[in-house]
This record gives sequence, C-alpha cells and structure tokens, in this order.
Amino acid sequence: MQLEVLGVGGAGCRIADAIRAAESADRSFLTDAFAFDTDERALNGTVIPESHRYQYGREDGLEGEIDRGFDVGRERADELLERLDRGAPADADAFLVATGLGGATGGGTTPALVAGLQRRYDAPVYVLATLPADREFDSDADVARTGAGARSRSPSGAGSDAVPRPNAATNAIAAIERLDGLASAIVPVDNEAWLRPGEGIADARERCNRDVATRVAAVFAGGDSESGGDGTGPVAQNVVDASDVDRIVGNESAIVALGYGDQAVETSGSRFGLGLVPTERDVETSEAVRAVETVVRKGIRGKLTLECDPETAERGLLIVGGPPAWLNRRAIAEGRRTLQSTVGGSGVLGGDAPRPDGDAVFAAVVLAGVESERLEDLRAAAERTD
Ligand SMILES: Nc1nc2c(ncn2[C@@H]2O[C@H](COP(=O)(O)OP(=O)(O)OP(=O)(O)O)[C@@H](O)[C@H]2O)c(=O)[nH]1
Repeated sequence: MQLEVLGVGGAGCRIADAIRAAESADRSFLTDAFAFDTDERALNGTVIPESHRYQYGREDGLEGEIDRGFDVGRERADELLERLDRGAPADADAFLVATGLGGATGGGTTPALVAGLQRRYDAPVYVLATLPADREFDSDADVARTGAGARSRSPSGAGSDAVPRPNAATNAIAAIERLDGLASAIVPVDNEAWLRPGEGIADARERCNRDVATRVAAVFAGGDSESGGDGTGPVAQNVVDASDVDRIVGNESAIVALGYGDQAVETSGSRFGLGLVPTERDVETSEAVRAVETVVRKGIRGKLTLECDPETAERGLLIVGGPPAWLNRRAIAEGRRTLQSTVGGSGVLGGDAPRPDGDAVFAAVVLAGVESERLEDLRAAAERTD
C-alpha cells in the first residue's frame, strides 16, 4: 500500500525521517514524506528533501502553550496542505500524521491538519502521536538521573527536548481530545514506557524513532502483492492491503497499539552457502514453526507502542514476514488463531510478507480499540496541573 507521511513539530519530523529511512529501496510504501515545523533548526536536522520541508508560524516558539498552538494550526493548516501538491497525495491509500504530544507545535497543528486532510481526500488519516514521559513534567519522576544533571548532559542539538515541559500532560490530553472524532485512528507511542531509567528524550529518541519506524514499515509495507517491487519476487499468499488495515483500525478514532517481534534466521550467507537462497526443504519444519511461534508471541505479548492489555482490543491484524522458506503456513494460521483468541472478537485479519533478502522472521501486530491506563494516568496528571 502507499502511505503519505506528514511529520509535524520536532518529534513528528524526526519520526517521519525515521519512517523514510525504514523504507527499503526495493519495497516502497511511501508516496511522500513531509516535515512541517515552526523551528527551522529542527527542520534542517532531518534528511527529508528541502522541497518537502516547510517552516511555518513563529520562529520564536509558542512557549509550550497549546491554545496558541491550536490557533496557529487553524491559521496555517491550509498553507501546509498546499505543500502536499509538491508530491502525489492523491495516490495515497492512507495518510499518517506523525507528531509529538506534550509541546505546542505538533499537538497544536495536528488537529487542524487532520481535519483538512479529511476534507480534501478520501483516504483515511491516521495519527501517530508520542505521549510525554512523566519525567518531562514531573520533577519527582525518575529522579535517578534525570533532572538538571541529565538536562545539562544533553547534546547541544537537543533543543527544546532538554527543557522540562510542565504543561506536557495537559497539552497531550488537550490534543488527544481534539483528535477524537477527527482522526481515523490514533496510534499513541508512550515515551514513558520506551525510555530507560535515567534517560532523557534526546538520549533515547533515535532508538525509539527507529523502533517505531520498523513497526510502521512492517504494517504498511506489509505483504505487497509485488513483493519484489518490480513484480518478480515471491508473492504473499495473503496480501494485507490498505482496505484490510482500514477494516481493522476503523474510522472512529480508535486507540491502536502496535506490537512487533523478530528473530534472526539462517539464510543463504550462513548455513546454505553463499548466494544460495534456502528452499523450504532446506529449513526444518519444526525450526520454521518455532520461529513463527516465537515472533507472534513477542508481537502480541512483547513491548507495545502503548502499554495495554491485548485482551481489551476489539480487532487485530497479524502480518508474519521473512525469507519465504521460513514462512510456515500452518504456523502463521495458528498465530492468527492465537491473536483471535486474544482479542476475543471476530475482527482479526492476517497476512504474510515474503522478504527474499531478509535475514529475520518477524511479526507485526495491530491491536485496535484498546483501553490503556496510561491515557487515564496522563489525564489525571493534567487535572492536577490545571
Ligand atoms: N519518541 C520521540 N518523542 C519525542 C521526540 N522529540 C520529542 N519527543 C516528545 O514529543 C514531545 C513534543 O516535543 P516536540 O515535538 O519537540 O515539540 P513541538 O511539537 O515541536 O512543540 P514546541 O517545542 O512546543 O514548539 C516531547 O514532550 C517529547 O515527549 C523524538 O524524537 N522521539
């Protein structure tokens, strides 16, 4: 499928950058990636081509005030949407607006941008939004190595990420409330769960953004029917396309969590001799089954973009990918049944994603309509601040 990515604000632009980097040359899944920010320095820190970067609004910032951010969003959204004509937005099967909630730029602009995209295009508009970590707005949280010491350790390029954001929870909740009913679905990425003890955003962001981009690519580059890119590669038996993703995540602003698991496997360069692609006969069935079982378990029970109980999901999607010889059909079907019994509903779809050049088996899991205590915790923190 073809995804159009719009990064807004510091986090959003860096995540858009990472998603672009996760696109492999022979498996394109992006129409375009754009970066929009009020901060020109942050914008220039991305490798998104200049034609697709755009500085808007006030350079001197919004001082973390989300209401000012909403005003700027309303005033400037049309101008940003016009930039999309530099690419091919009409070819997109879906839009993904990447943003970081907690500041004023990304969270402020995203609702108006999403509303504009919904008005202009038929394709669904998903929002991938980071949630702030407690240590950003609560000086007692993770005191071990954060606080002033950690801030001063931040590299000079850390920009506003190194500054405490007392309004972060309030801003994040205000933005989520505006997105509810506007976004087709919301994929929160909870920084609290992704940061290690003592880490600041600036220390962790490259790793986090790469992990998030891997998940996005696994879902949206899914099982292309032309998996060689030129139509010559092995074809997925069950292709996951844009309408499958659409059916699972829905169009009612469901909260979505992404899971991912992978396991390195032996391929041509290792056991099978240089240059020889293993065939199904070369791979022990029991080994292939175990690999698929392992990655499916990690995908469902491992770290999710948003901590939640997978049992609360209303619908689910499973994509199992890797070198074709390792994609054991029965194990993949069993994985899908496992997901089905986990989410307890009938809304489960599955597919495979052959990667002839891959050296790992992976599972990408989409859990849609989940309930998460983290959002309630942030809401409570926002109420305490107000
Ligand atoms: N995962 C991740 N989170 C980030 C990153 N950068 C910032 N964040 C988070 O996103 C929130 C918003 O930060 P930015 O995106 O830099 O802020 P902004 O939207 O540009 O808004 P202002 O700085 O107020 O103009 C922060 O509170 C962090 O929680 C990043 O690269 N990756």
